[in-house]
Amino acid sequence: MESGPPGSSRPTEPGPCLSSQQGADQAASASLQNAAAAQPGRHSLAVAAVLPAGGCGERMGVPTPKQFCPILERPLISYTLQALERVYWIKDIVVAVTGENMEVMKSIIQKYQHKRISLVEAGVTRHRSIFNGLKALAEDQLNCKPSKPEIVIIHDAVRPFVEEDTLLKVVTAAKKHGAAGAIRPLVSTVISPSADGCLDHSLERARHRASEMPQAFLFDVIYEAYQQCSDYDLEFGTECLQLALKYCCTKAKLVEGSPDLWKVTYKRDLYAVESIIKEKISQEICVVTEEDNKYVSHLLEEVLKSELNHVKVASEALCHAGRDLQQIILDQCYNFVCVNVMTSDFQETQKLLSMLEESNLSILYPVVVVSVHFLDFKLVPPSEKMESLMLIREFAKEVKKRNIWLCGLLISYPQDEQKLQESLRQGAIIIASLIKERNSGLIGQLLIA
Ligand SMILES: Nc1ccn([C@@H]2O[C@H](COP(=O)(O)OP(=O)(O)OP(=O)(O)O)[C@@H](O)[C@H]2O)c(=O)n1
Ligand SMILES: O=C(CO)[C@H](O)[C@H](O)COP(=O)(O)O
Repeated sequence: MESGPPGSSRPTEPGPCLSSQQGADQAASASLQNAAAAQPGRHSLAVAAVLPAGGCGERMGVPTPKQFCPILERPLISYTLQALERVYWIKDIVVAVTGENMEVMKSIIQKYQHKRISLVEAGVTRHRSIFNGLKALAEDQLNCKPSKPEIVIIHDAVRPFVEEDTLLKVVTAAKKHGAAGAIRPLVSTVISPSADGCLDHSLERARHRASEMPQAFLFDVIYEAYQQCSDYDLEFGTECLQLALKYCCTKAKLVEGSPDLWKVTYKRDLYAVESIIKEKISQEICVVTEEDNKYVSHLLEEVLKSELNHVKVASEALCHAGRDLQQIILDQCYNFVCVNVMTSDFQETQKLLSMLEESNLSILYPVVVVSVHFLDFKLVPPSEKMESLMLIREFAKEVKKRNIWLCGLLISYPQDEQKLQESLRQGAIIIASLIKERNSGLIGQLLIA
């Protein structure tokens, strides 16, 4: 078994489980640990996860296996790993990948600083890949992690939005029943065709469910089932819960899962994943400025609030070497607007960029920074300031290497109150679309409101 590199410094609680979710997740984890601790002689439940990631994604119809397809420039599998590794009570995560993709996988683990990951070689079918992962856990080699757990979670590498709450539910149910899996209501009715391509019979939709992932098992149950099962099962089977039933007489408990658990299968699913992630990281904007510019910054903040319903807009001063700003960065705000008034230089924006670069915020998601410059276009035509403003391209190129996406925005700052409101609104619309769309083609561009 090959081990991924040890993790180093990175955001403590990586998203998309953002702040609001963290409290709920911690409470859920605490209840699992309490449940485990309540048992005589036990202090915590040993839980590991196996992630089959050895498929070629035929139905996706692109040359790259879907688990390695980029979403906001990061491979899909990294989001799934992130979702599992933020659950502190999952001690080991075993990923099954093909020999061909082993190096790719290692570089993903290193680049995104994933932790507690071990790699095994995938098999030619999903069941064989899972079995390889289980064997690695069963080996229980002395002084060598991972070790045999009491409970094992099985989760597809291409289901990135699994929440701790669901993992907790399947693990708790598996502890009690031996096996458990997430289910969803069927979207379409399942019918059975006959050999001539005509309808043979149709199943009553309300009586059936779609089997999703994650699933969890007492390790000994599922390992025994895989050891007992036939080559036919390993070749053509698609349901782990069925193996536990057939070979260990273990009836799985079925747990209602969330709609986000679907398996990324077709190309359109990648677009859906991208939209969900973009929405999750666009929920907060921090407006930063010098103390002297607080008035203008406040005006922009108010307009942004009315343009972007449901988005939290906070404002922070840059000059106090930003203790509060540091906190906002730690709390994983991925969107910053730096307000500059009557200046075309980037001193303040550079201060902000340095703070962001020093943090590890942008490892997992692109951080959008909009350098806003309020200029009175009558007093100072933008063309006069173009030379200094064009420096944005150089700065943007530099910070793009750290996954910080910088754009410039000129907002007209007329004396007339009504005209000012109009240009603020135009500016807010542009900022909103830069943040929501996260279009990498606009990096280093100078926009005018
Ligand atoms: N030999 C295989 C086949 C599949 N999988 C994994 O099992 C999960 C679910 O399978 P599926 O959606 O069928 O993935 P693919 O086999 O890649 O897709 P397709 O069936 O369209 O080829 C995926 O994470 C996939 O990488 C695996 O580990 N080993
Ligand atoms: O949802 C599942 C229930 O176990 C599996 O992910 C699914 O059945 C795997 O099958 P395939 O790899 O052929 O799509």
